[in-house]
Amino acid sequence: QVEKSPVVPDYNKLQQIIDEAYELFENDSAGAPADYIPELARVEPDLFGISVVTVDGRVFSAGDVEHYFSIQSISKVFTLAMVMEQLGQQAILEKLGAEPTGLPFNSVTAIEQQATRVGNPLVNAGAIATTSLLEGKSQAVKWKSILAFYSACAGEELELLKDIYNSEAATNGRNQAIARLLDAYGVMYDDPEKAVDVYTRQCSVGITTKQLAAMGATLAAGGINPFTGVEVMNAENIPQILSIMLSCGMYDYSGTWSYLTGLPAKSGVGGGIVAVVPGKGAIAAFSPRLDTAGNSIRAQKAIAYISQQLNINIFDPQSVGVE
Ligand SMILES: NC(=O)CC[C@H](N)C(=O)O
Repeated sequence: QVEKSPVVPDYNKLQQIIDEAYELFENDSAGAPADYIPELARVEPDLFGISVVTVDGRVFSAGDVEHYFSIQSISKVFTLAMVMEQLGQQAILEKLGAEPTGLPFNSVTAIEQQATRVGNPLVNAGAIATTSLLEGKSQAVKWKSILAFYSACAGEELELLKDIYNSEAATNGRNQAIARLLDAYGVMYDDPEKAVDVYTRQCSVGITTKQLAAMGATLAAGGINPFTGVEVMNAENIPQILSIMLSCGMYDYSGTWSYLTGLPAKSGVGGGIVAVVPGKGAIAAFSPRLDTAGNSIRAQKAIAYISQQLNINIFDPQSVGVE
């Protein structure tokens, strides 16, 4: 049973810290939006939003929190949750692995080097393999179950951003090559083309920062969505999911991220990042300009600032209530 304590007891202070983070980084224009997916290069780069959702369903926000952006790689966490529920934790370790690659998210070199080939479920190879493992007799059935599960985690109906999907589907030769290479190594569990198509759809789901924070808060609350009260995933798998997020969720920057924040997080090239504070809530931020690893620069800075101000590093005994 997860104790439903808020992120901080003083909600005015929390809102103030979020506003400070927004103001501090509002004019930071470092980095550039992803351009290997043509539609992502067309997103308004100045958009910037921050939302916190607590496990008891309170919402705190600043900036462009109504804007729908593509979830991209953050989807990998939630498809992993589905497959872990279907196949169990041991199968995830054996078939997908839990080792950070130390290489870019779409690395082919990593496939050649890693014992499980796919490395972990949060890089492209591992995520496409994860999607290929998902139950469902057709692509349509798998996609429907993914959209329903993500929506249950957000507590609201989510939709595909069709322009993003079409743009990525027309340009994802690298992911198709990755899927075929995995197939050659015997670690692709569905037709590679179909698996990549379902994966591309899941990456193109549109979300707001509030919905993303709600998805994170569902992980923080033992699998119970803070708005609907629906138990959407098995609480027993959440420590394993968060552990993989901590070691692999920010690609080849995961070690530094963990050092700075002590929070499991996941980023996507759409510009979103969500960080989970177990038992308390989640912080989501969105800004399209990315660093060279593919992580949103302002989203990183905003979440790191908020986490440091709130003292919610999971490795700090005081942050978990030990005096
Ligand atoms: N890092 C990401 O967000 C990558 C997701 C993107 N859909 C891709 O496959 O390249």
